[in-house]
Amino acid sequence: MALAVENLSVARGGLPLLAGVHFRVAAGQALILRGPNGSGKTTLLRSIAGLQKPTSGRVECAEDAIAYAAHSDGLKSNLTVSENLAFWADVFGNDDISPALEGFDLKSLSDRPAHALSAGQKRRLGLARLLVTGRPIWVLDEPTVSLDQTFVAMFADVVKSHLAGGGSALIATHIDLGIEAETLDISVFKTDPTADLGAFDEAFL
Ligand SMILES: Nc1ncnc2c1ncn2[C@@H]1O[C@H](COP(=O)(O)OP(=O)(O)OP(=O)(O)O)[C@@H](O)[C@H]1O
Repeated sequence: MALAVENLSVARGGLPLLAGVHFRVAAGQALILRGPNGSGKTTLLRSIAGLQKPTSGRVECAEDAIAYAAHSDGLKSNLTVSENLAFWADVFGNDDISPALEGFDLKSLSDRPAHALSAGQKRRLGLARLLVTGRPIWVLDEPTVSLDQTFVAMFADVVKSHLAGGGSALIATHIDLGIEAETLDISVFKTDPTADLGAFDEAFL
């Protein structure tokens, strides 16, 4: 099993959001996360990626196995497309950026500074970084925002090829990516907003 999430509870801004979250993602498989706006998908993904501490529970996977792509592209605006990819490749101990340039059709833009890219092009560059990480578990938060239909399909092909190579993916998305994958609606783990009332300190009244 590539990724196992067990009895995970997460909170944001001090408010409990989700409790008892559990699922498994095997090598070669993807899991699509759904849930209404504000339900906690980003918070859950950040906790799984190790960017914030869960309130309780466990995330099990190999060390340094996760590559996380957040809402924001996190690009270095004064570096070109190639330089951005080379920078990240170096961080992850790789030196070949060609698959990333090809996978997201960035070759013709390779010498353009990131600040001079359109929103969709920035997104493609942000996602292309996944291919230089060499990491097997992709945790992706709304990866297709700003992408047109052609590039949504291109992104789906990149994910399919990652899965075919034994990788895994956990993807929060509101759209149908056309990837063969199970879907999990995280609303089932929503914390009961009344659950903490029993612990309320009556001395405050
Ligand atoms: N920095 C923050 N501080 C406090 N609360 C936050 C913060 N960021 C988000 N929240 C709140 O946490 C809750 C969960 O937000 P989260 O971004 O995890 O939801 P989401 O399911 O990813 O939403 P969306 O589909 O809109 O992207 C929301 O009620 C949101 O308002």
